[in-house]
Amino acid sequence: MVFGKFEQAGSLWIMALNGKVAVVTGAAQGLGKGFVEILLQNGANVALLDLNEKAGKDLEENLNKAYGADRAHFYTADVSSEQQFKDAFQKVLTKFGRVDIFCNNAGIVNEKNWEKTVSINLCAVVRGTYLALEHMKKENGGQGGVIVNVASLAGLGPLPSAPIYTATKHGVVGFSRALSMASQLANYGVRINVLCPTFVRTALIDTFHSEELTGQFFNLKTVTESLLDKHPLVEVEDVAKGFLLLVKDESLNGAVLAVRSTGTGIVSFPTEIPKTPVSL
Ligand SMILES: NC(=O)C1=CN([C@@H]2O[C@H](COP(=O)(O)OP(=O)(O)OC[C@H]3O[C@@H](n4cnc5c(N)ncnc54)[C@H](O)[C@@H]3O)[C@@H](O)[C@H]2O)C=CC1
Ligand SMILES: CCCCCC(=O)CC\C=C/C=C/C=C/[C@@H](O)[C@@H](O)CCCC(=O)O
Repeated sequence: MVFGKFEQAGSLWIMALNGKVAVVTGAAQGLGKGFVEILLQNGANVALLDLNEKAGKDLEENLNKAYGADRAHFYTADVSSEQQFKDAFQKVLTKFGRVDIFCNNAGIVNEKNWEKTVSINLCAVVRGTYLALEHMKKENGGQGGVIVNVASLAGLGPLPSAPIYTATKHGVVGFSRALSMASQLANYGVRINVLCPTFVRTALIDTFHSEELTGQFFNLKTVTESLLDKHPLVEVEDVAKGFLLLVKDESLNGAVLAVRSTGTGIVSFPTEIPKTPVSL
């Protein structure tokens, strides 16, 4: 995995966000809240989806006080429920009339209830991506747009204390990269990019201290701690800047952006994976 130093290359194509409408899942706290704030700061209106109704409503009120009335609207939705996700998306379209930016951010760590983790971290990302694509793609009369799916560094390499989490994040990377190519080939007019943050200072980071959530891999806590030494924590704001780049830079489709304490860079995937020959 080559980790290219990513200079903020001046791109000719930068999307202006004024008047644009964004949807962020898992928006009530953590990274999702950071993405919502940077979108509002850059002129977009934002729909926040989360299953935490109290946190979402409180945040909606605070954001509209800070950025102007009616800029942010919260919708309660469990993204693992197809019906709730579809209903919320329909309410967003009814309220705003369009969606230009969609961020599938909601995610959990639960190695015990691994089906729940797959349902939220991968199935719901596919569901949200397809909901957005159906609305955005030009062959359906859409205006085009951009989808940012949130994976993790664990989408680029294994996190031994969380193999299911690792699998879901690898899935998000692979799905998004393949769909970005399909979108280009089919001329959907929709860019699909992936964000791969390292450890970020949010509530999720405490998961690996929880035996309830890491299950049989709780005994690998020290492995995660050593990975934390190698990959120091970053702040939500650092990741939000990378998110904004994936949204605004219209030259980026199929980009996988890694955000680490040592810097932010676009991952370059080898066209052929290096192999060690074996004799059969
Ligand atoms: N914190 C970290 O170190 C890293 C986090 N990520 C990813 O970033 C994303 C956000 O994580 P954080 O902000 O750190 O976590 P967080 O736990 O602080 O926030 C997650 C938000 O998603 C919501 N959520 C959870 N399940 C949901 C569901 N079924 N439907 C709707 N909303 C749901 C929660 O209510 C919460 O508001 C996740 O996909 C996570 O895997 C990626 C790399 C590192
Ligand atoms: C259990 C807590 C999960 C917290 C949420 C996360 O997503 C944290 C993941 C952050 C780091 C994962 C590190 C994985 C490291 C190795 O697999 C390494 O090979 C990754 C390679 C990617 C790179 O070039 O840095």
